Amino acid sequence: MASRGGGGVGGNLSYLSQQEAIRVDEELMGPRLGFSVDQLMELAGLSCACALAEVYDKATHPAVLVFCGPGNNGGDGLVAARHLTHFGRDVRVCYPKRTDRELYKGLVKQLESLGVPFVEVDEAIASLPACSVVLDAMFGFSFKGEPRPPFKAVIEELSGCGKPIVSVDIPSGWHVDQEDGGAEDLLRPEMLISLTAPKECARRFKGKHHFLGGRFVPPEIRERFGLSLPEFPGTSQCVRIS
Ligand SMILES: NC(=O)C1=CN([C@@H]2O[C@H](COP(=O)(O)OP(=O)(O)OC[C@H]3O[C@@H](n4cnc5c(N)ncnc54)[C@H](OP(=O)(O)O)[C@@H]3O)[C@@H](O)[C@H]2O)[C@@H](O)CC1
Ligand SMILES: [K+]
Repeated sequence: MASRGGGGVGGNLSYLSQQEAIRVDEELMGPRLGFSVDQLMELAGLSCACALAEVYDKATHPAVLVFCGPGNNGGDGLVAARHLTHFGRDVRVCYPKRTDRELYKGLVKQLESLGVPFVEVDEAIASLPACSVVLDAMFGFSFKGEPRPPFKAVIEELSGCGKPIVSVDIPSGWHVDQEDGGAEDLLRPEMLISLTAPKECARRFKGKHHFLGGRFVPPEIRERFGLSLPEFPGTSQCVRIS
């Protein structure tokens, strides 16, 4: 059962531990509910693109630099990069640790066919002054330990870059279950988009914008995990938490 307290929804918002987040993921993609990872990633990435676009206007924030990690958080970033391109943003992607899975190869091909540039870490860091907003899709709820290269250097650079950072699901480098601040919190995103439900570490998020995305959680999962979450308005893919 997810823990509650603080945040929106009348101060009764639910937070998932790392183990609970993994269990929710398994349930969604298990035989009872039948989702595929492609489906969930598409909806998660779309919700991140929508939330970013809602907060950071195209006129003032035209250039988006997306950092993608090796797992599904990175996959969400690749999907979001495609939707942001369709929304008219000037997108660049830094994806230094690629996987060989067909899903990821397809996501890369889709971006390449749209003319989205893929840049190495050095080039991405050098291009930070010219970008308007950074999308952090490096690590999500499976992150453990301390960030390893090349992401360690990226997180260090981003921490002092002065650009607004939008984190997908977890601010990269933060330990998922740690409620109170730790020395590892190098990244201070201005915006966090929690997917499915906020994770425990989101209790210490102090940025300006906290959104919920991933509009795919069926009532069965909400009930099983005791999730208290804000309702998505109308047809929106995201909802503001705070
Ligand atoms: N149901 C949902 O809510 C949905 C969730 N979705 C998304 O999936 C995300 C979870 O994805 P995930 O499980 O693939 O893990 P994620 O966090 O991306 O990273 C794992 C990778 O990072 C690596 N790695 C780990 N620690 C490291 C370190 N210290 N330093 C360096 N590397 C490190 C690790 O490598 P390994 O340690 O195994 O070698 C592995 O390659 C979730 O947060 C959400 O964004 C949606 O797509 C769909 C629906
Ligand atoms: K992230």
